[in-house]
Amino acid sequence: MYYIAVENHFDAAHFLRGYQGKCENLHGHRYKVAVKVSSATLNETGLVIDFREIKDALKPVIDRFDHTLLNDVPPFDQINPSAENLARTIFEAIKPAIHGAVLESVMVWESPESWAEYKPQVG
Ligand SMILES: Nc1nc2c(c(=O)[nH]1)N=C([C@H](O)[C@H](O)COP(=O)(O)OP(=O)(O)OP(=O)(O)O)CN2
Ligand SMILES: [Zn+2]
Repeated sequence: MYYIAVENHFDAAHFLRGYQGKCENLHGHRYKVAVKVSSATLNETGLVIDFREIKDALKPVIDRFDHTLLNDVPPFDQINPSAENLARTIFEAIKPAIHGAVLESVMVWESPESWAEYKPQVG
């Protein structure tokens, strides 16, 4: 298998509803996002798919969240803007734009030490 990944980042504020502790208060992160794509074979150019295809899929999603209060931006007006929910939301948003390879997972870092990954269950 071949695996490729593209990273991007955005800055946003959030708070966790129902959280007992400091994260119930408004605060911000520089979120890092990584999108991982795989394929068993390479195309005629020797690529899984062009990094550009992943970058183009990810950019509009990042732009929707950049410099916002995430709690005001759907779906995070309804569900908590945790790293886990961000990873799943980004995965589902970019999936229709990834063709000819498998969208494996999306990872979201809230800080250099803390990250969540969403990968759909098989079966
Ligand atoms: N499983 C998760 N746990 C937590 C999340 C999350 O998205 N998924 N998010 C938070 C908060 O957003 C918080 O900003 C991060 O909390 P925490 O690591 O406790 O705080 P710091 O980054 O300031 O790290 P310190 O080690 O306290 O300096 C909480 N948990
Ligand atoms: Zn936080």
